[in-house]
Amino acid sequence: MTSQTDGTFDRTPLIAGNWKMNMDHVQGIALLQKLAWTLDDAKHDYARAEVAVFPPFTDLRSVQTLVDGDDLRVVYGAQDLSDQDSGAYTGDISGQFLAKLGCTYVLVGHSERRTIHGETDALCNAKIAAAHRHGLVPVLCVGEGLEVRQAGEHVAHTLEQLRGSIAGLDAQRVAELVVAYEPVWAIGTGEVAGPEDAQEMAAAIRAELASLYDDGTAAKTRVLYGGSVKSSNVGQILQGKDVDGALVGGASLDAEEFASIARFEQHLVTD
Ligand SMILES: O=C(CO)COP(=O)(O)O
Repeated sequence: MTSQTDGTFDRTPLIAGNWKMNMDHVQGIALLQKLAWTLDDAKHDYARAEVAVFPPFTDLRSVQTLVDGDDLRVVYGAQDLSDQDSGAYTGDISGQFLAKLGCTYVLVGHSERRTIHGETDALCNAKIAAAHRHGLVPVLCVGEGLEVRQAGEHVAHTLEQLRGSIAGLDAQRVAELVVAYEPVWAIGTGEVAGPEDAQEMAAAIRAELASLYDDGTAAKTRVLYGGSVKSSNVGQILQGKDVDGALVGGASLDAEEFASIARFEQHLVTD
């Protein structure tokens, strides 16, 4: 759902919490339980906004047990996966293991993977293929750094990352793909790209997909915005008609705040 100014959506919004390297499995379970209770108390309608968390790998088995045991509606995914399926890849995690742990989604190419670990578009492309081999839906992260933004090349840069990462994907895969636009300069800094910036890039991503595939395919792909999203700004950000949700870092570590973001409809400013 695209959020639109009348509060209706074409695509089901996705509110995703990336815990990054925070929360051991004991802390993670407490956070998820509190999140689920808070959403239950608010009678959250998951058909109107899907809620997902991305805990560290070491939390996933506990998350699976809690979600299955308590029949939670929150879905979950991993923060990364290997482009390989098995073998001598010390420290890497196969998509096969993630599927076995009940993951729905997997992040691919988060800016922290790209900058700290030097991940390239070609590697992201291989990771997306690995996710698909194991029935996981990739959440492909793209976005520019400050210098690129200041040079006014943010759209070209981000679309190049997009094209490189999805090369060879068929239309059905693109339709189910989630793309998260995260300008690096807005991550963890308190700097938020304006709602117009988020909409500008989401529309550019959708137009690029429409040129590579067709309008019907591009109309299905969900495009999220990430970077210092909070309950106080989510309403404005999701106002953009091509913005279909948020990828939230720091604010997803507080159950009440993240639940409030997931219930973004109460923050929408409708015409
Ligand atoms: O990187 C992010 C989510 O993946 C954004 O992080 P913050 O919300 O902490 O800025």
